[in-house]
Amino acid sequence: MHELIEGIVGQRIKRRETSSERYGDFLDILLDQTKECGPDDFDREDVIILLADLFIGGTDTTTTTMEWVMAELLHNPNMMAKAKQELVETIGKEKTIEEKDIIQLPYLQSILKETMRLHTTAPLLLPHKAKMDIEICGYTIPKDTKVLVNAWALARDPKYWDDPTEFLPERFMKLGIDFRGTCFYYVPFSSGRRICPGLGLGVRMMSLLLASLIHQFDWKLPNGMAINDMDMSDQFGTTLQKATPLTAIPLLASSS
Ligand code: HEM
Repeated sequence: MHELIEGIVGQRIKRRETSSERYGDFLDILLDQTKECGPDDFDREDVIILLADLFIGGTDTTTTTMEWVMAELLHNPNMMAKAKQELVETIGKEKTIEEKDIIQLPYLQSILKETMRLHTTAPLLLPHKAKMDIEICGYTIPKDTKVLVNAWALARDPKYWDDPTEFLPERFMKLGIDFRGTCFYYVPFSSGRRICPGLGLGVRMMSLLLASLIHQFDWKLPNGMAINDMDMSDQFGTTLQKATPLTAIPLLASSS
């Protein structure tokens, strides 16, 4: 990964040396910053590490979530049908979905939120370290302790959630909870100043992809598999993977 990104950054630096033309993309902005900040503060190696961080942080998380959301919709055909109906009623059948349409799709957004509750993508978020001795809720956390937040358990705590192990997107239609980590029992992107910096991009990207997959295609399970035969169990890790990868067949959505 490092080598691949190093190559791309190297090529761009060379190009910038021979031409004043700029793409104006994220890489150009970062390279402009290296000029402004100077090599002691932000240099080429920092750009490479930052880009690698974004790739690592942004790939497994989004693909795992997309796999879970599609698995849940195939497992619950009535919800798939309801999401499709919302799309057709709001956008129409022929139009291609755009990012600006997502805000008009509360049920689709609720499906994504519920997926990230029941299948918390990063179950223990990322490890943090206490910078000083601190007391939280009567517990002393000594300086340098590694702290893990069990976001998975919070998202299934029956104190906060009715039927916590059920996939019920409707609950989010009433709750008004968003992804920004202000509700401490729903923190799929973490919370506070170390909240995932890819939150906005990730949610927009996944919503658009999900809406397009539902709008453009009808989906079925392979080889006549019944929904009850789907393995919906998970496999613990930095991200919560589906134990059995999802296989699904897209068919061009019927025009009737
Ligand atoms: C389903 C999508 C995603 C989920 C669930 C997710 C979740 C998280 C979580 C829980 C953290 C740890 C925050 C903490 O330290 O407490 C994190 C950090 C991070 N995420 Fe995401 N993320 C997602 C998408 C993305 C995307 C699309 C990007 C970038 C393109 C990204 C980039 C990062 C980076 C760079 C960090 C480390 C930030 C730091 O060190 O402070 N993530 N993410």
